[in-house]
Amino acid sequence: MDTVYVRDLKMDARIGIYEWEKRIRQKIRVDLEMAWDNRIPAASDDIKDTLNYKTAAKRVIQLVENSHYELVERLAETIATTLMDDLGVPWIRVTVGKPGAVRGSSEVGVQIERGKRE
Ligand SMILES: Nc1nc2c(c(=O)[nH]1)N=C([C@H](O)[C@@H](O)CO)CN2
Repeated sequence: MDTVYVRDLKMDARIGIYEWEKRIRQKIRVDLEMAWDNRIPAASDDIKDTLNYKTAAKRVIQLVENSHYELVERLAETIATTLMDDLGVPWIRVTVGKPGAVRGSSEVGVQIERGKRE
């Protein structure tokens, strides 16, 4: 299976386990890798046959803008479930990173894979 990807999607999120984190927005970074058969849109040259990476990115931005998450795990899971359900993605790898959350590290976070990559 081919992939469609979104790299380094940067947003300001309300995320974290501490009280002070619930009152502010912090930088997060999201990478998406999504399985898709790209031979079909390649043959038709039609956006309707694609997994539209702009649609996927906008959906992630909506999920981040509208909620508070305690854990990066919860946000990553929500992104995976939503994109699989809404866009018919059969397999997804989601990375959610919090740059600057841990002193001395450039970024901390999680990476998950859900679904089947045929
Ligand atoms: N595995 C995780 N560890 C931690 C998380 C998390 O979401 N997943 N969150 C925090 C705090 O919110 C931290 O980012 C504040 O500096 C700590 N560990």
